[in-house]
Amino acid sequence: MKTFSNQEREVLTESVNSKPKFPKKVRIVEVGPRDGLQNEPDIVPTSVKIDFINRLSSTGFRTIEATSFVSPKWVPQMADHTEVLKGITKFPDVSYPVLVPNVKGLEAAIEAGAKEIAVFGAASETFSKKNINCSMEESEERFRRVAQAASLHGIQVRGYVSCVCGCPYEGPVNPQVVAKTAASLYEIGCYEVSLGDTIGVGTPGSMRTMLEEVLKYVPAQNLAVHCHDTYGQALANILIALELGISVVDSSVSGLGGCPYAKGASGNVATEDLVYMLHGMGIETGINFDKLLETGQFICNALNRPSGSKVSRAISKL
Ligand SMILES: CC(C)(COP(=O)([O-])OP(=O)([O-])OC[C@H]1O[C@@H](n2cnc3c(N)ncnc32)[C@H](O)[C@@H]1OP(=O)([O-])[O-])[C@@H](O)C(=O)NCCC(=O)NCCSC(=O)C[C@@](C)(O)CC(=O)[O-]
Repeated sequence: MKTFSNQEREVLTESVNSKPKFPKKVRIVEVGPRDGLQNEPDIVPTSVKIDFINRLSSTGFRTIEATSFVSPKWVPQMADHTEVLKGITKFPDVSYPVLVPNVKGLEAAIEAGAKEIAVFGAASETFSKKNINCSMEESEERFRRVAQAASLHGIQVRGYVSCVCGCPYEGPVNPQVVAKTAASLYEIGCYEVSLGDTIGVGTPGSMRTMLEEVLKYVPAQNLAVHCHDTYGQALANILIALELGISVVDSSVSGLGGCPYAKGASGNVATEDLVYMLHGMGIETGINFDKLLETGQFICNALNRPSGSKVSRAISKL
């Protein structure tokens, strides 16, 4: 197979960089240990999760979503949250946010040493009910209480909006509802709101329309995108977000994952594919690409499955 020489790559990079629309740096939020593993049918040993996160920490990520403090009855795979968070080696320049659905989850996360949490709402009533067993309005109130309590402990709060391009139960989602949900999370104190295309149905067209609506209420520097790649649109949609000034992107090593309450949703965009695209465009990520590939291989071996990253598969055949 033909690979590009450095000189050829530079030519490609130059032509892309001549358009000044893209950010020079992107921060990648690695969600593999949480979003990637939460849907695994067999319980992944805690020691594997810890090893996975430690390897990710040494690849250059600044944010690694480590686990969820949710009900073990709802998501058994995350039941070892405390052991995972206490067991990992905390790199001083890396943040390890954990998902928290309510004050009970917050208390357990604080007890386990969390310094950053993420609350997670949705732009769809049915999804909200199925995922966190409350209405969108109730979740707003719940998250406000969580954010207030978190700030008293000096804990940073990130927010998610699910179903920003479509809902597995309700179909198309109104961008104004997405904007209102994102604005509410921003207003209660989320320093960053991650917009989740939970079932990966968005296209560059619907992504742009939705983002332009959200940007009326939340500044680009406080937004992230979280694109599942179910329909193969994730990288194209991410490019739209970058063009609109968003410079934080969630992804999952080897494209692991899915949401237990979004049947058929495949994993997030593979981090390897995202980094390949960004580096190819001359955009800095701080990620060591070789270590990233090794870490992807490590977790795929542990789960006994092929990588969901096209880039990783292509390189392994060279
Ligand atoms: C929110 C709840 C807990 C409500 O669940 P509930 O049943 O309504 O909760 P409850 O308050 O009525 O309590 C029921 C039981 O759960 C316990 N409980 C209550 N809270 C907790 C907690 N924090 N941790 C541990 N246990 C908890 C509580 O103590 C009680 O225990 P019991 O008395 O029966 O023994 C439940 O619905 C839940 O855990 N949901 C989580 C679902 C989840 O994790 N989904 C996947 C993540 S979201 C996602 O993947 C999307 C995202 C973020 O990636 C973005 C995207 O792609 O769109």
